[in-house]
Amino acid sequence: MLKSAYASFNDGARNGRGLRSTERLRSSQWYSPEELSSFGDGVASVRPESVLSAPDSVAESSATQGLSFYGKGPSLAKFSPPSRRPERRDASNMFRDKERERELSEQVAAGQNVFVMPKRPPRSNECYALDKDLSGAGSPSDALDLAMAKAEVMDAPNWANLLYALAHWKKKGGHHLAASLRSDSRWSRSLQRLQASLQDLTARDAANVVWSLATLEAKQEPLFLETADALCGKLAVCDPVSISKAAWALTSIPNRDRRLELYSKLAVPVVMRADSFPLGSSKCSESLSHVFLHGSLTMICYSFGKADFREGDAYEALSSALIGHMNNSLRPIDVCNVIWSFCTVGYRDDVLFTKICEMYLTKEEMVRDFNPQDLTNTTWGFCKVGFCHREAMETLAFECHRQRDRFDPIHFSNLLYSFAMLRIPGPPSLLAEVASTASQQVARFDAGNLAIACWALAALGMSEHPFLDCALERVIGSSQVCSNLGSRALSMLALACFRTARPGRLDQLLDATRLCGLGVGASGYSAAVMAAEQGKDQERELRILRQMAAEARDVRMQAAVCNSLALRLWKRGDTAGAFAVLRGLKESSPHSWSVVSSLLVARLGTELGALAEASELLGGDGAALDAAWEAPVLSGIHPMAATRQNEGAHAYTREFMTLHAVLCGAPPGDPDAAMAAIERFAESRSLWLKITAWEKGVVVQEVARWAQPRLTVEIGAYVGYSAMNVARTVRSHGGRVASLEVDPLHVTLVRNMLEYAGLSDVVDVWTGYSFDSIPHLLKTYGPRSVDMVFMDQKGTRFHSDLALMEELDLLSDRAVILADNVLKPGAPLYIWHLAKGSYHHCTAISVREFLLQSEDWMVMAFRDASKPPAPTPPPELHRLAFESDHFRKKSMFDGVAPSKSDWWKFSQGFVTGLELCGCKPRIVGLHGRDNPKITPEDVARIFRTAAEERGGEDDEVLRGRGAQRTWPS
Ligand SMILES: C[S@@+](CC[C@H](N)C(=O)[O-])C[C@H]1O[C@@H](n2cnc3c(N)ncnc32)[C@H](O)[C@@H]1O
Repeated sequence: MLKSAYASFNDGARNGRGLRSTERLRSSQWYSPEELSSFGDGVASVRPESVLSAPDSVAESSATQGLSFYGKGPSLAKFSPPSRRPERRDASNMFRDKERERELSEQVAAGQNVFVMPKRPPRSNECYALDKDLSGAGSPSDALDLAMAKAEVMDAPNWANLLYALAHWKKKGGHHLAASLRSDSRWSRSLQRLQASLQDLTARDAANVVWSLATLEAKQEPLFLETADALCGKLAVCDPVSISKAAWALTSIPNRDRRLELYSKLAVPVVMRADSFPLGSSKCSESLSHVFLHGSLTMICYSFGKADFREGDAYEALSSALIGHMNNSLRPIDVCNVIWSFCTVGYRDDVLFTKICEMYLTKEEMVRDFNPQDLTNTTWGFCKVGFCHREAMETLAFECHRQRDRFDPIHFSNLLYSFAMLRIPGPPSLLAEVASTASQQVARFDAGNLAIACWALAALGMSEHPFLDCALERVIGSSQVCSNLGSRALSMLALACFRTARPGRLDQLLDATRLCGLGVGASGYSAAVMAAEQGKDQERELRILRQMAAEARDVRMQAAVCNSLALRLWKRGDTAGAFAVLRGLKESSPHSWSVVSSLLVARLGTELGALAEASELLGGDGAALDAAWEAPVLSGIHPMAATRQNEGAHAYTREFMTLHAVLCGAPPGDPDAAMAAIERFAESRSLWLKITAWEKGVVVQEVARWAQPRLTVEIGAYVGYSAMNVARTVRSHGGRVASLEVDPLHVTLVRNMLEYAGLSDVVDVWTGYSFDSIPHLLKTYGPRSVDMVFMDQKGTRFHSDLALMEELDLLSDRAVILADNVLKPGAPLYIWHLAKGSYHHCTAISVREFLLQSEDWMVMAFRDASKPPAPTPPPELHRLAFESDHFRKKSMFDGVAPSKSDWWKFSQGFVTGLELCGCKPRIVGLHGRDNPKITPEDVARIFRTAAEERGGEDDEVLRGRGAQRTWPS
């Protein structure tokens, strides 16, 4: 019921997209009658006219049907939860009710909607008295004794209050209380009694129970989730303080799906009523802050962020409510919590952030009250979503500098990381001085923080900073520190060594890691291989690839890595070295031989004039597949390898199986057959591979055919399907492909694939993150050398990688840009970059996803350097980017993947969002059900109309014309 209430509200909100919720909700501060009725029983709405016409009847109904009034938003200081006072205080109670009625009548007279909600069913005086006795007991044990003695009289609210009282003891310093309760039979009996009477709890009681259980570290009790469920059934009558208490308590439910399910229910009243929630912890009420400790909007923000809850409508509602409160002075912790939570989930809200920056973060006197954690969490949050308010960042940097002696390692690393990620240097020499203070404390840093700080200094261009050597020394020199390096930290350190030209340190780092018994892992190898490939040190590359081969999990990977190594040596001009590698492979591990090894030996032998040696190595039937290679393909694929995650012991299984499928199912030297074998392999097992096959393949091929690029840069090679597609198309006119791939095992696999298909002379595969590899392209191929870009890495990176290529002047004047997966899960910032920047004829080609009957877009445009760069995107576009990222995460991590209709709804919202932001591209080939195919002619038409758009130029002008040129090796 609640879910559908939210969904229908959601739809409403989407229809009104473009209006921030301040405006949307201002017209209706309360639930509409429809919304209310969707909440279920027990809630009555009273419209002004009915009250005005019969005020007495309202008063009467409240008295006779046990209804109490709830206050209205802006006057929430007077907010009053359902009364729990004993009936014997009836006189004051009646007075209060009269007051409320008068207030209500005034509100109604002012034309506002008011609501009446059910009151707690009558309780006995004894129970009311017990509440008081329980909270006034001298110790937790006294309270439990009292509860046991009065167990037969205690009602559900009494049991709830018992827990609440215990939780307050814990908060007041009862550090061992949680542990001692676990072995106390009185505690378990209390939980049982409460469990038996859950239905008698009000929403507020239920919220108190979950809050108390969380405070008492008893979240594993079944009662915790049961009460949370019970609460979710009563949210329509739940006050904001209780909602925020529950939100805080539910943050650490470990089961992600279960947690998010509960949060999506909690979010309903937040979305609908956040504007009327109290802020809760303003400076002026510091002395009373305990009253609102869990009752604030900022606490709800914090909880939503901590729970990784990513419903955009909830953040939008919170944002507009917070903006409404901006006149109150937020405490530093509130500012920090708001920014931290929004940014943690990736919700970039420029309006809110700018307002916070203007009111707080650009004012020295405000920022002075921030502690190191507030300061650095705030900068970290901004960098996480790429929000850069230079003045605020500078003010924060100055304050960090002032407080640097109080910093813990995490504060140093977060601060440096933030500036590095935002690519701003900070006020002159300030960060360097902060880093110098960090150098003095390097012994306190753990491996993770050392890695982050090193990476950041490298990215900030402080290659000579002493911290780098101190930190690397500490990691390499201490097995204790080194053994705590996670794969991400190792990769960051490796990158730092690479970027600060410390190859020797990189070797030491890898050796130290191995000595600790840790694997270097894909990310560690990625940086190491990249350093070796991009440097001139062939020896190092050989050594690292040999190590990778030695660590490969099975013979197939081992063979693939050795082949890849031989290919690299050959490309570097060391044919004899390449031949020796393969001879070594055959001698040491004959089973690790693949048909690619045979092909390579034949080619190398010919080039070396060592045919006899080659044929000896090949044996009689050198190119035949070893039976051990065929078996896995024929016997199918492990079910784990077909899951969405494809991790752990089965990582790379499906990718290496794909290589086998080509080696077994296509003749060498035939790219068409190799691509067909990949498709057959996936289709026959319904095994989705993230490749641009089917209609997407047609688009890639046709764009390459029409553009005739001299150099195509592909980002994201995976198994080499699209690299083969482009390479087979451009090789006839002498074109070349540079394919960038971050995963060193994918690189290995792609090199094998290309060699087998006879395309390794056309494609250079470069290991590393696009961010690190793109500058290398400039060194290797020169400025303005790129005529075509095909981006297939991660949608959120498209625009920044493209911007980097523009900045480095890599793109030729007529470059054509193409990217995949722009609709699902979406790349709105990329579309903005093309539609509003130095490009023309931005076109979305509607295509089907490989193996799925679902629509996606490939979006292309032509470079037009005469146009200015794209302006800052509107805030709504960031919201769209947030939704895309959310959907991407859902499809990766949710227990149940988004359904077809989820995707459909998502893409509808996406297109509407683009339209509202004024950057909806023209769409070609809307396939729908009646128009399933995109044809080569569709792509040809795009080129022709683009030429017309540029003033009727011959479409030849749009091509790179495939000019022959010599590329450096
Ligand atoms: C969708 S797959 C590419 C499929 C391929 N283009 C095809 O159609 O056959 C994405 C690949 O991009 C790689 N990748 C992701 N982010 C990257 C980055 N920033 N730089 C380089 N490679 C990246 C991943 O490792 C993965 O192999």
